[in-house]
Amino acid sequence: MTDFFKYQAAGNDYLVIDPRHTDFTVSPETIRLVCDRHRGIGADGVLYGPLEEPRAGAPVPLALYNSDGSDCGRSGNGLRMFALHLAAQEPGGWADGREFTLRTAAGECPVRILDAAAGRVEVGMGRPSFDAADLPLLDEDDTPYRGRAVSVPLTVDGDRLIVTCVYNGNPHTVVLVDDPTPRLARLLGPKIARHPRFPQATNVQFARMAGRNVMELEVFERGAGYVTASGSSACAAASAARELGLCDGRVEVRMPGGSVEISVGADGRVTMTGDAEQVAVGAFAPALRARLGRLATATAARAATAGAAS
Ligand SMILES: N[C@@H](CCC[C@H](N)C(=O)O)C(=O)O
Repeated sequence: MTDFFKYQAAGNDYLVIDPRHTDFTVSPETIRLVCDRHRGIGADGVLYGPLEEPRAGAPVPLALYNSDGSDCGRSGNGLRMFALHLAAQEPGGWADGREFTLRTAAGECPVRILDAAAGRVEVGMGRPSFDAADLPLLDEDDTPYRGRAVSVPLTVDGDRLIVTCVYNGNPHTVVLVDDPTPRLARLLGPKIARHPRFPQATNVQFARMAGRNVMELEVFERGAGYVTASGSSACAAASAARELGLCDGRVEVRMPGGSVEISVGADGRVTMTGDAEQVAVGAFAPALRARLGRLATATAARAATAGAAS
């Protein structure tokens, strides 16, 4: 039995768990355990799918989870990994130029495998929204913030920051800073991510334009913490920079783990291009499988009790 396929993109790592190969049961507890870097396999999240047997021309559904077990609407890096996984599963192996559509809880994303050997994939990430209601973002008096959340003041620990919020399948909050560092992201990231003005939390990006079309980026993700790269974060930060007139339509986004190319069309539609690679294929050892089984049984019992009570 192959229980998992592990992929990474610029150091952002995901487990692909393909129900066609394993009897793994999804629950917040089992996701947390497999993502645990000490007790499990270790990853920033899980890509679970395909949820239906892929059919020619039909979008391929998958579910995404963060390492803390929460749902993740969309992952830019994860979609590139999942596209490579599907291509590698095809009889005959990888297929350059192959185009198909992935469907997540946040909608459909067209993907194109540009260079299978290099793991280079292009993903259509759609048109983001700057509407505060989509994040959602609250005003200082706890009522819904009205309108576009572009260059909004946000007070964190007594300091007034200016942030731009972007929803592209996930909520993102972009802060322009002079010096984005991992230290800053680890320190300020969690305070913004769980700020009371973001009732559903937010991913946080610290960005600096290093040139007209080059951005340096540090990311703190809700649900996964500090990461060395994030695809949807790179898209959100590039969209914010475009909106603020700080770049043209194509931006190289450099993160500590690696770079992605983002293009923002005249209509705001975003396309991301970057690499990903498979790093491991494996099976759960008996002890881990047994713990996962116990967690799955506890989840099923809880669901049955809740069902009986309702
Ligand atoms: N790593 C991802 C983004 C993950 C999304 C996030 N943690 C959320 O729940 O919003 C990427 O590469 O895009």
